[in-house]
Amino acid sequence: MPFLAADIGGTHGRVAWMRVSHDAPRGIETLAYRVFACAAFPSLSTLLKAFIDAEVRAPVKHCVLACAGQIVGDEVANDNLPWPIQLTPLRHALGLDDVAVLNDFEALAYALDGPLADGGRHLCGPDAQLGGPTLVIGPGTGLGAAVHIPGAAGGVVLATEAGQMDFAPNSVREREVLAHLAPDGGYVPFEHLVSGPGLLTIYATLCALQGETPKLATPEAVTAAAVACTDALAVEAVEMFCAALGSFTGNLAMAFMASGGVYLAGGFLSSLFDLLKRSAFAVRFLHGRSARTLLAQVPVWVTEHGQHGVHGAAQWYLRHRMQASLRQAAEGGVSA
Ligand SMILES: Nc1ncnc2c1ncn2[C@@H]1O[C@H](COP(=O)(O)OP(=O)(O)OP(=O)(O)O)[C@@H](O)[C@H]1O
Repeated sequence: MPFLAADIGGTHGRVAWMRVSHDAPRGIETLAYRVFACAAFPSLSTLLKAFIDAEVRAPVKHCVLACAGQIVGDEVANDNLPWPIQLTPLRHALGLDDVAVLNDFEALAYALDGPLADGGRHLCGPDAQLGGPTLVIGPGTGLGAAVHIPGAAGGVVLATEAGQMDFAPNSVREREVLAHLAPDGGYVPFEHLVSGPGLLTIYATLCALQGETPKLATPEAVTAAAVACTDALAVEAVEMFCAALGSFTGNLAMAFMASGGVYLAGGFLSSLFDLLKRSAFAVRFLHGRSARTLLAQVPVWVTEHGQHGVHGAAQWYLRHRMQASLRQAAEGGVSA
């Protein structure tokens, strides 16, 4: 039975047409795949319809969505998404029999025993896969994280909203940035600094602290200027971003005792790999923690986000919904 799998972030919608195939690796074959800019569409249904018209050209009955944010009943709650997502209207608009939704990093964690783990570049710690809980973390439009806990029948995946945890500064300069962002001591989540928009926020704040007018207007421009070493504050912003990502990753690795390792799978981290490797990431991953000995055994890799979200969503769908849908279809009914 073919089905649509989509990974919907704040910036990109990655969509695939897939089918169950016993000959394909992990039992699922990708028939078509495209990446869309979410902002170019007035709704999720129009984005998916554009894919169906271009690649499927036939009625689609089954769909799984991996979405950034929390799933509350029929809706996905996420301020980073360009439009609200409601499942029942989406099902009606596309004429679907079944639409299922899971968190986007939960989906990435379902790709862990496949291509996500295969393509990783080693960042720090031992370069060997150990057993135990494994984390997937990624700065993109937001800051996503999920954990895979091994066990019977493929183990368990937990979605998290860890990107919303309070940012804690680790240096005088970071304290200054935090004080600038929340002069009254209010809430600043990690996501406000450790994400694409967060990198721009760090840069703009460093400019403000320096009394300079920002010359760079996008996160991509900050990264490019840091890589080319053409702007000292862009270099400092990327260094602070990498250090804060190290703290965030170390916090989560400690909380989940992530002896299975960490995959950093953000949309743009690959372009920062060399800077990340030279940065304070590894120091801050271990910094001052009582669990240093455990954390020193935790491998960290950087991997592409790419198609892994749709692959993981497809694995989840196969495991949690497909068998039931196939049974119901055989009995002449449809699932919710
Ligand atoms: N080279 C880069 N340097 C810094 N930021 C970048 C770079 N390329 C893209 N970005 C930023 O990353 C964000 C998009 O990330 P990504 O491609 O992971 O999208 P997404 O999957 O839609 O995100 P999310 O799943 O977090 O909602 C945008 O804010 C974009 O400006």
